[in-house]
Amino acid sequence: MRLSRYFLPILRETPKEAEIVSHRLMLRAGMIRQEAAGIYAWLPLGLRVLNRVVEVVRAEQDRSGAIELLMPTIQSAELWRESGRYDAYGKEMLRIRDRHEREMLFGPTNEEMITEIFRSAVRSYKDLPKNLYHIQWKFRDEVRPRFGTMRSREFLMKDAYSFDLDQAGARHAYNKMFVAYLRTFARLGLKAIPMRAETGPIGGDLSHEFIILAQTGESEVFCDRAYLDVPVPGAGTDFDDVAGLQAVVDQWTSRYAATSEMHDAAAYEAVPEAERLAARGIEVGHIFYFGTKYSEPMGAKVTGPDGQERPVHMGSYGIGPSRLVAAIIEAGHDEAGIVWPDAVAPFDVALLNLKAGDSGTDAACGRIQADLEQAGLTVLYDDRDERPGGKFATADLIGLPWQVIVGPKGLAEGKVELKRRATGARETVAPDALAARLR
Ligand SMILES: Nc1ncnc2c1ncn2[C@@H]1O[C@H](COS(=O)(=O)NC(=O)[C@@H](N)CS)[C@@H](O)[C@H]1O
Repeated sequence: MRLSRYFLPILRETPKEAEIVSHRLMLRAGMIRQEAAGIYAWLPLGLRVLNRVVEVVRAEQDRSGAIELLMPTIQSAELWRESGRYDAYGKEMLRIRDRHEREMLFGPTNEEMITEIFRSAVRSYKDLPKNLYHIQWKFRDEVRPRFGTMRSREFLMKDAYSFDLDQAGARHAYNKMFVAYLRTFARLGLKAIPMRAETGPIGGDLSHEFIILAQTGESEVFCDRAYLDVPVPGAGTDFDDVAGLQAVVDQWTSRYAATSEMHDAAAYEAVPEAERLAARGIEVGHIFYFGTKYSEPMGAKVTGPDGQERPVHMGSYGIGPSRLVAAIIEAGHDEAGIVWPDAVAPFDVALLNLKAGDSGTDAACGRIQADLEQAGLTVLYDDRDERPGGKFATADLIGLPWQVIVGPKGLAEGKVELKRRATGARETVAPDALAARLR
């Protein structure tokens, strides 16, 4: 992509309304633009990151055996009356009337709707277990949206819902999502710690939040420092191994870790002082087991092996991809701007032409862009008529993992400069050796 043809509205100044670094950098790097309180447009550079985060989330949901569908954003009120949550949900619910005066709503979550879809199709325990998920925009009329896409009113959520014959089955479904979450956040370059959590409006009696440690996190957390070194389950994890997954979950829940709402000071004191970690964190995922809370009132039941009908046991599992983009910046930035993990960077390479208009340099950049794209890399080619300092600043701000710096002097020696954004490490490379070096 040539920057001269792209749409990247970089801001020169730091917007005063942005209180945390990720909000400031997402605005300055031309990734998002606020259209209303807590409601954002995802501009091209930000959308590329959001889509790459979604791809990792989707891959790990699929690996665990979850099946993707897509439910609408607009839901009917009567569906929520069946579960009794319509009135209970409160002011966060955006309630709408359609042209026929029917009561509708912009979905804040989908437990009722997925239960309706399930009960319309499944009658027998032979069709269990199931985990159905979607990645869809939600609306929650937060009284005080802030911190950009970290706490917005319209936001993207992956929400998965599991259906099992009994609690034991539901526990395994919970464990599969628990392990899928550990893998997901690790692939996004984040260290997420599962913490016992409250169940709130979703309900149930078993819940974990996945928290990444960050100075600007809204959550206050307390945990055993040992969690920072526990290995994340590998790509070969057997998601059908009930005992194996339970062992992984036990390993990740055997030590102390809790958000302030669930904090047990006495238990925390029992952790050796040197091992205690009190920090602020960002909730990037939240999983719940809530049994028959929705299946009972909504009549989602199956005939068991004994021929008896019974309501299915359910759980729901959420991740916030639009919050994750901000959280990844909180976890990876420096004074020059964003530092993207390779897995979610909007482009792999920033190609900087230090003398745009010079035929030799232009030709060399054209060849380098073609070589790198041929090798499967994505390139943002800064071909603008702009001084080198401005190009370096833009490349550092938008945080692409690699910068390839091309100037007439270097070319005369058959070299270009390669800079690794995260470390600042520089090396000189022959242009035709770049693809092999970066692949
Ligand atoms: N206002 C918000 N802005 C951005 N992300 C949010 C917001 N509210 C929630 N999220 C993200 O969505 C995830 C799941 O939200 S939740 O309320 O905890 N869980 C649910 O809604 C359940 N239905 C899970 S399927 C959170 O962990 C967080 O990452």
